[in-house]
Amino acid sequence: MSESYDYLFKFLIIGRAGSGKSCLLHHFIENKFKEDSSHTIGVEFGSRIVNVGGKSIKLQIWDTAGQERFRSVTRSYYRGAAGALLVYDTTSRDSFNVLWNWLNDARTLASQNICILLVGNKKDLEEDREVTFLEASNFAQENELIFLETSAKTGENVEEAFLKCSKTILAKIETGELDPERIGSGIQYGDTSARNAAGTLASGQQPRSRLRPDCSGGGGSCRS
Ligand SMILES: Nc1nc2c(ncn2[C@@H]2O[C@H](COP(=O)(O)OP(=O)(O)OP(=O)(O)O)[C@@H](O)[C@H]2O)c(=O)[nH]1
Repeated sequence: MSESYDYLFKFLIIGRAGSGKSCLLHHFIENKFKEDSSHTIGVEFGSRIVNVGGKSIKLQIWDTAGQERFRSVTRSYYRGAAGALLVYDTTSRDSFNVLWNWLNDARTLASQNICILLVGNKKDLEEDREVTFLEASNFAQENELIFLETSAKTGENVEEAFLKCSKTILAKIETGELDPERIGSGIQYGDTSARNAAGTLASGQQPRSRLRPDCSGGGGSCRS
C-alpha cells in the first residue's frame, strides 16, 4: 500500500563529527537511543511522516557524516534541502566554534530559503556542559536561526526540533513565501489535496487554517 501525505520536505542533519546527528535521527525515527552509534560514512537516510497543522508531511532526512574527509560527498546532498538541523554538542566548545563552516555550506549550497534550526545536543550531560544556552541563543539570533537544546539520549526536544522546522516551512508555503513547484525548493506535493489547497491560497481565498511562522524557541527568527 502506498503512503499518503500532503507534502514531502527534504531535510539535512549537519554538524561536527560526534555531535549526535545519527542519534538524533535514530531517536526521531525509532523513538529510542542508538547505544552503539559509530561514525557515519558519507550519508545515511531516514524518513517519517508527521502531522503538522492538519497536514501530513513526509520528512526525507539525510544524516551527513561530520568527518572532514567526507565533506565533498556530503556537500553534494545539500542541494534542494528545505530544512536543516545544524547540530553541535553542548559539552564540546570545539563543535560550537566550527558551526559557521556548516552554516556557510547550507546557505550557499542548499535552497535559498532553507530553514535552519540550531540544535545543541547532549543536554542530559549538564555537568560536562561547555556551551551555555545564552551564548548559543545569541549565535542563533545573530544568524537568524531557530534554536533548541536536545538530548538524543532522553529524547528531550528531539521531536520538537523536526516539528518546529516543518511548521516553519509549512507556514511559508501557506503564506506563499515558499513555492513547492519551484525546482530546488526541497518540497514536493504528495497528492492532489495539498496542491489544490495551495491553488486556493494563490487565488486569494482564505485558507481553512493558517499557521503562523514559528521561529521563536530561545531567540532568533528563521531566515527568509
Ligand atoms: N549523553 C549523550 N550522548 C549522546 C547523545 N547523542 C549522541 N551521543 C553519543 O555521542 C556519540 C556520537 O554520536 P553520533 O550520533 O554517532 O554522532 P554523529 O554526529 O552522527 O557523528 P558522525 O557520524 O561522525 O558525524 C555516540 O557515542 C553517542 O552515543 C546525547 O544526547 N546524550
